[in-house]
Amino acid sequence: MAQIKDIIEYFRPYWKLSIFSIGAACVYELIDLVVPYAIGQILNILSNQALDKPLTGFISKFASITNSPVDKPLSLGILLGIIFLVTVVRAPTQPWLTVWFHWDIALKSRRDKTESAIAKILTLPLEYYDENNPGRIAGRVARGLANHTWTYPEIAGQMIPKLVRVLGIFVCILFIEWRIAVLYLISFVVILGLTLKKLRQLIWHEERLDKYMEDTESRTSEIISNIKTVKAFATESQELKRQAIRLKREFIVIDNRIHRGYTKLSTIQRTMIQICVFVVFGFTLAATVNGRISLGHFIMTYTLASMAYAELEPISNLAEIFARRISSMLRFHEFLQTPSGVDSQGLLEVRETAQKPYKFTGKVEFSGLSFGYEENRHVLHDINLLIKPYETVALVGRSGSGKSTLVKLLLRYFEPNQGKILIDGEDIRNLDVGNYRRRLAIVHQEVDVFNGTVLDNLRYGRTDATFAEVEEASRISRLDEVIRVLPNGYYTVVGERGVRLSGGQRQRLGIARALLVEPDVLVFDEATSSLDYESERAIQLAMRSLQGTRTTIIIAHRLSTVREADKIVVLDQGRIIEVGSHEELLRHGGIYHRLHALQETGALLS
Ligand SMILES: Nc1ncnc2c1ncn2[C@@H]1O[C@H](COP(=O)(O)OP(=O)(O)OP(=O)(O)O)[C@@H](O)[C@H]1O
Repeated sequence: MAQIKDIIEYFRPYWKLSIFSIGAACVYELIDLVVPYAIGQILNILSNQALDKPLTGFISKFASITNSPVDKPLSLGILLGIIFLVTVVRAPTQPWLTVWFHWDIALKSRRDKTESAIAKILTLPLEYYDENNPGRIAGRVARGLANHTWTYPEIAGQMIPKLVRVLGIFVCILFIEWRIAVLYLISFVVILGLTLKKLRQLIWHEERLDKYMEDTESRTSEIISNIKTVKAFATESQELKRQAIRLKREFIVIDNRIHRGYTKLSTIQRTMIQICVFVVFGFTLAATVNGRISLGHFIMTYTLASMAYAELEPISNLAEIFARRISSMLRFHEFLQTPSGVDSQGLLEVRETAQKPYKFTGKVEFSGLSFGYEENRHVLHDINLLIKPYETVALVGRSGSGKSTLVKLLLRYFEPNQGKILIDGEDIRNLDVGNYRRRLAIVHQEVDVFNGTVLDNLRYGRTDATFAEVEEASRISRLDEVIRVLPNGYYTVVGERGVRLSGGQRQRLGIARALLVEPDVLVFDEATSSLDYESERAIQLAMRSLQGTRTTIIIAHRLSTVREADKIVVLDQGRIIEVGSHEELLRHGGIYHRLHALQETGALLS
């Protein structure tokens, strides 16, 4: 659970700079108080009343140093000089010693924490992405970062210095008339206490609103990514209606609870402030009439008190803004505190500094392996399988039989509950995960294409691959046929803002990309989507030319691919039920035989 201290920690790397700039801002706020003091003293001079002792001492000292008489013009000149110093001279220095640093710290922290958020996104376990869609994650991160960035200058640059100024005013008034000071203090405590109490309630509503907003964003993001399905089912009006209900729910909280709450708070504050200003005025006037304080002190006390009460509204406004932002900031920290995946250690190390690359023959052994995504619900049971180096092994079985899960475990996205996976006789848990994964390559059903050229996409796993290597990989995967017809060949921009590649073309790109990293184990998750005959044939030919060059595991959905595999492993309900070559399994007359017969009649395998 994230706490306020996490928000403070966010800016911790710059604490020295922070103390300096907050200190400077406080000094400027206090210096400001000299003006009403000086004006009060000028009034005393003009009305022939006595000046304050410390000021009289200062004027005499100044007169003796400069050899001038202590008279009205000198005193007025000195006071004018003081006013000049604290107003005109300070003006050009203040922005550089305060505002500059407040924003500098906020922006530097934003840069650092954006990097932390990206690192977190890269190391979160896969299941996190099953539960949270990109819209929800992106919304949470963006709001969290923006709110931290705005909050720092407001709190460090305004709220804290303003509170110090209010305290400074209290001390000044205390020196003049303690009764007024006590009155002033009580009213401040009451108004601020009331504000904080009300804000606590409002924070609760803000938290609710934040969750509602995430839900709406999450659904919007789903609509965008599933737009084809939305259109195909013509559910636009249904989606709009659902989102409208969510927006209405948000609006009720923001308008009826939050907005109304802040307006009520502001009404109470303003009324109380004006009452306080009036009462202080009355008290100060009474003290002046009774001769307890001079005319200069009357003006000074009233001006200072008005200045202080004038600060109350901005202070509570800042507290209000902070309250509005706090829940999204805390949610950002909760995101950063989400435990990274079991496989995350060392993943972010720069390749150059990582250990020496591994090299395997490609012998893979699953030994007594059991696994479940949830406790007590195993989806793989006691898997024992040996894959020899350079062997091509096909995993077949009905949908949900555990084929993909077995591969996820091989890639160490998850840890088995029982048993182990060995590569060249070494338990994969003992290996550096990044280094290990670099020796494996997987071609997913849906090949991800990044915005960039075909060449950039091909070199994604190995940026230093030579052009000749790229061409060779493209030849094997039959991608070269695709590239020949693209407008700029390898330099054609594909992805988000480029040419759209078809499913089959993407698969070929995926195979070439995987081949370029020269993996010791290649995993191919065959596309279930119906590829056109030509693409399917091209991919099959590519697979055939790879046979015997490296260990290859194919999650097969079509038995045509499986036929040529050295070994076919049939999974059913998380158990291996048959292993053998195509002919052996057909002769065996088991489930594979049945699946084969089904496919021969045109039925789908999975
Ligand atoms: N992230 C997950 N969380 C919980 N259960 C999951 C998760 N992924 C898969 N499963 C479950 O694990 C079982 C095996 O799924 P798996 O994806 O490995 O099957 P598969 O044989 O690859 O299926 P398909 O051929 O349809 O891709 C299924 O019951 C599935 O519901």
